[in-house]
Amino acid sequence: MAPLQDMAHAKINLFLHVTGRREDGYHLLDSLAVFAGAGDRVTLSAASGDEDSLTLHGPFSEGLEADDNNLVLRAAKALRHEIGTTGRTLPAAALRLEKHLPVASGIGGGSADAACALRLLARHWQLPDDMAPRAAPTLGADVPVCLVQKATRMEGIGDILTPAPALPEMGILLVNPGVSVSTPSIFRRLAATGGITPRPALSFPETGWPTLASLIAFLDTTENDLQPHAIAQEPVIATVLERLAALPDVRFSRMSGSGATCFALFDSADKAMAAARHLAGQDCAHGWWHWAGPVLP
Ligand SMILES: C[C@](O)(CO)[C@H](O)COP(=O)(O)OP(=O)(O)OC[C@H]1O[C@@H](n2ccc(N)nc2=O)[C@H](O)[C@@H]1O
Ligand SMILES: Nc1ncnc2c1ncn2[C@@H]1O[C@H](COP(=O)(O)OP(=O)(O)OP(=O)(O)O)[C@@H](O)[C@H]1O
Repeated sequence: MAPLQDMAHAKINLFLHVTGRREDGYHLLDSLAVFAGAGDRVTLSAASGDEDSLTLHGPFSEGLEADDNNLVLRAAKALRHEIGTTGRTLPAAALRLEKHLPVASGIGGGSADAACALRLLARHWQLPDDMAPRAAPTLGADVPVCLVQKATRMEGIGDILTPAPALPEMGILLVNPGVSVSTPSIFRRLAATGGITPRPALSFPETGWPTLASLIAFLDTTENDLQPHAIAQEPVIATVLERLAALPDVRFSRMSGSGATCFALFDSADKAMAAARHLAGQDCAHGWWHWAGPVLP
């Protein structure tokens, strides 16, 4: 069998409202998630042994372990478990993860890897369509949306997904200042300050956003509720946001997820790439990770 390959794309929360808190401590969200061309790459080859295995490669593989805690191997285990008794007898998979996205950075890298592994394993084992979506939420709140990997409204704790209305063509620049941020610590900070901002329910336009201006007018009515808490923990995020807002042709900027990656929107991928070159020439951006290109359709 020829190896199977797929991309685990970066997830960006264009806005993120925390609307409530469940008894188990998980927060209820309302968010518009989109995916950028940036991503990790996962490859699956048939293996002869009886254990699934993982090797790590790429610029952000250092600091990650290829052990049972890695979300790629956890995805394989969760999928076998979901399948039931026959899950244990399915042929072993040799998985290869090429890590290009910074770890613990608010763009769902680990979740995207897990979702990508689920998609590949479902193909490898020729599973029915419902099997990977059943395993996804057991691996993390962001894994279901990363399985879909298309612009989506996320509600519930990230488990209620609705396809987003049509989005305009746009370019995106992602910038991470090289600090990792733990998602639980940011939710804990939010909870400690009382957390929930009361707001009227948000309605998305049924016909979508025909232009970037109309999408930005909508985003201007929203926030990322985790952003102030992430800045309080890592003040450099505020510096990133200041730099993004000052870039040529920038139309909108904000932090994604629980941080520290921030994004800026542009009329086109070319303008995003030109702004990335401009930013890379600044002293403050030394050591910052960035990626610029298209938002996936
Ligand atoms: C912030 C987001 O990235 C927005 O898309 C996600 O909500 C986080 O998704 P994730 O990293 O896959 O999160 P998980 O690994 O499931 O959860 C990590 C921790 O974050 C907190 N958490 C996560 C999701 C959620 N809806 N409410 C929470 O309170 C919980 O303390 C949880 O223990
Ligand atoms: N394949 C993986 N890639 C990245 N992190 C992984 C992976 N497997 C396990 N982890 C662990 O998961 C944690 C979260 O990493 P991840 O990169 O998904 O965070 P994130 O970008 O903040 O995600 P989110 O936007 O979903 O909150 C890290 O602390 C890391 O040690």
